[in-house]
Amino acid sequence: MAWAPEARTAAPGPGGSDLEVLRALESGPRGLVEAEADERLARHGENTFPGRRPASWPRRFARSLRDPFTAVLVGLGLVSAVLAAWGTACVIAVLVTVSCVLRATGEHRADRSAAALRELLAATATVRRRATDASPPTAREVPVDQLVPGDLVLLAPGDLVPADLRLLRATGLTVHEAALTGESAPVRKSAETPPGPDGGGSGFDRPHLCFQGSSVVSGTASGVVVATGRDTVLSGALSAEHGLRGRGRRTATPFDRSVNGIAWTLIRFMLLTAPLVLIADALLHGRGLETMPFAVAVAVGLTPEMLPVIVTTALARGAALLARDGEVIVRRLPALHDLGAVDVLCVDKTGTLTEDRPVLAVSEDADGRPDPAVLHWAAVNALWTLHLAELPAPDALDEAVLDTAAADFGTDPGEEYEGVDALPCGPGRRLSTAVVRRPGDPRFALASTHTLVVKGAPEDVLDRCALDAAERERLAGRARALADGGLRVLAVARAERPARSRPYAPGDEHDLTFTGFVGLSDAPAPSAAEAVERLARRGVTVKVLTGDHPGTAARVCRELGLDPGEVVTADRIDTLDDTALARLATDTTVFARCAPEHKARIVRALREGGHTTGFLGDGVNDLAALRAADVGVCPRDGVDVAREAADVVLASKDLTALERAIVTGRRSSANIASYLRITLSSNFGNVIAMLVAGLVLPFLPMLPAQVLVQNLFFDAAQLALAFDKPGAGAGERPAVLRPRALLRFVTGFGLLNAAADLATFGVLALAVRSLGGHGGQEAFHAGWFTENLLTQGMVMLLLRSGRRAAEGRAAGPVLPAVTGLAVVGLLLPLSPVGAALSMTGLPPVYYGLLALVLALYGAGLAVARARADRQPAA
Ligand SMILES: Nc1ncnc2c1ncn2[C@@H]1O[C@H](COP(=O)(O)OP(=O)(O)OP(=O)(O)O)[C@@H](O)[C@H]1O
Repeated sequence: MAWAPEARTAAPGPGGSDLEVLRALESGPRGLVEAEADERLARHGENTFPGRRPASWPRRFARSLRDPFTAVLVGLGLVSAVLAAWGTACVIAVLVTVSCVLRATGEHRADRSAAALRELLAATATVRRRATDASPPTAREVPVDQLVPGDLVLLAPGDLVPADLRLLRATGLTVHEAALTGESAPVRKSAETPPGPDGGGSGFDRPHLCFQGSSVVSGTASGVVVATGRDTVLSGALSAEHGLRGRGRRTATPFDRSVNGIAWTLIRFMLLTAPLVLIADALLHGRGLETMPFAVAVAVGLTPEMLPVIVTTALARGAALLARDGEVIVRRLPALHDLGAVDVLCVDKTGTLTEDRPVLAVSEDADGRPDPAVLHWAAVNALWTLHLAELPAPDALDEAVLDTAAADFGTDPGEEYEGVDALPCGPGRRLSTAVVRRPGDPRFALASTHTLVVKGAPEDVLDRCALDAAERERLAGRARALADGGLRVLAVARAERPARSRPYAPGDEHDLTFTGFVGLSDAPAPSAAEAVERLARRGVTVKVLTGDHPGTAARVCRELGLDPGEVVTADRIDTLDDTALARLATDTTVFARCAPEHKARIVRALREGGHTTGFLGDGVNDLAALRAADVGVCPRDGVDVAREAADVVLASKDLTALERAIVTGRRSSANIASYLRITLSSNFGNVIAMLVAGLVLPFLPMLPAQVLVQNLFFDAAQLALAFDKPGAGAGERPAVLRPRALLRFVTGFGLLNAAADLATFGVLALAVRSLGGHGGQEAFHAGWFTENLLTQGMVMLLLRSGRRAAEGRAAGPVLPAVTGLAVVGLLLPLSPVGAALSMTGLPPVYYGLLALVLALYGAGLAVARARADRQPAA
């Protein structure tokens, strides 16, 4: 269905003057009164983001039915029903229901805790409101869901646009609308209403409207809310099934590649099993479709149908453990698995490796002499960019400059000027310019002059200074020397220009006069050195991707015990194609002077080079890399868009917390791997044994209902694996599930299992001969049922990644589960349920023989496991 955004943006019409718009919304330039806002909230409802509404139970249930394993089970159930094999159909129905209920409740629980965690991360918006009619307006943070039409909202870089807004004022505002339009380049917005009844266009291209779901790339603005909640353009887009464009994340995540990859291989294998059984039986025994229920049961027996449940439970449990102490919040469950697989972690420098509390250390002129005037001009720049660009808060560098200047000069330097214009720093822009004039100064009055005060990265500022090549090189050398000493270096320059009313643009930053350098020291974060070392021990290589000077970055790395090697700067990256960059990225530890696109390219190159790559960053300039990484990590106080793009949110930018999260991810993955190894080895062995027995015996080795009932008990017991305590080794290496290694493991152990099963046949065949007739078959079935559940219990104990007896710890929930399984295996065939399933007990002597088979099997398993442990893990 064609859908036009202009149809949604409710009153007032997008055209009209600011006052008309505000009046139509019964608001004003001083903002709403709190009581009025409350009343509007009751009338319009909460401003919830459309994607956030929780799924209903029927939907959740339907979603779990869509899972491929469940779909296959349902298909097999239908085949059984068509063939009137009601017993098989009923047991499959029970299996499907149990797995759907477990899955839906697991997901419900996971969603509920994710929602609780989101509360912790609840996005806020800055609004201008008044306590009463008479009070002055104040800017304050309110939760985004409390916004109402008529609210005045202030926007700054990194903000998510919280509702649909009509801009009232904008300075250098560009927004990213990819989520709505798929357009990846930022779009310029302005407060001026273009002429025309519809506000100068239709759809998203009207420059004075900003839509919920877009994000601020640069600049600042204020605007009035024209639509919230279900009335926003984004809601309209979703309800018209227009979908969100450009939201699609990375292609295949490590989770998709490993767990889902294995699942699909198994499904194909399973779908082959049933026809194979049918063909073999038809050829050898001349049986026809009557073997179908047995073939179906064998295929079901092979299915690791609990995989989705185990995966959700193991990951949700890991995420809950991390959230318990409020340190780490996992926003997308599979990201916990991916975190465990990370072998390269890219981090920015500032605030991750350093404290981001810079302190002014140097203020010197062009000749390297201490000169307070340089600090003075740096402070003028900081003060007026802050005021004129209406930045919500100064960045840490500006704050340090302002604080030191205020302390040294006694007053706030810069207040003696009037601000004219400002061009702040932004993603990819490493300098800022404030244009000021001195009021009342006869020299500057009418003939007036504007002073451009520029400060920023030395390379960028020196490029814009009127200097000869030798002098520029000399000054760049001095900046390098300061940076090599570990300082963050800013160059300061000025220019006098005739006054003008036209706004200033980056093109005006030329022919500047060099003023001097300021250098700031930023101490390494206290826990960073230890965290880097611990990550290295756990097989995670840390790489630094920074916007800062190569010298500063190298020095910080050395202080943390991280060998920086040869630092690569962004201009070199620009000369490389993707293949060459992938090679270089693997061998490089520090990339400096990176703009956002460089950070993203490096991350992509590392992924293409076969690394599972995490990225930790908190700013607008980290956004592209957060999206490009396998796992994006952001601290809680990062900008809205970075938090929204991240898969994992940290309470603070603390690498040690991330290291703990990685270990938790590996433990969850270890439990998933345990399940796969155990269930597949056991199922594979059983299927081989059943096929052989089916071909040799004149009767079915197990009735379909018996196969399915024992499957049900095995499944239930295996749930314990999701709660297992993995062994100490589980957190040591990146946890990657390699399908080939898994297949090798499963084949080996499956054959061992089949051997035990066949030995059991031998024993049972003796029993059948001694008992004879129908009773013999029933005893055979009972014997095999018992042996199967007991071997499955043994496999669970001996093949799990969990702590084993040798590690001297309690086995967690697995031991009770295995005990339960053994009790069912021994007692069920002797009970009335056993009789209903056509089973009778064996003479005691055969139990003795079975015990012998089991003991031999257990010994074989233990030896094979010890050998497998010496090889690379599956
Ligand atoms: N307030 C500022 N005024 C002038 N120049 C600045 C300011 N903030 C940053 N810069 C310049 O831009 C460069 C890049 O800054 P950016 O924020 O991209 O990275 P960073 O903070 O240095 O490092 P990281 O990427 O590790 O967080 C800085 O090294 C500095 O030279």
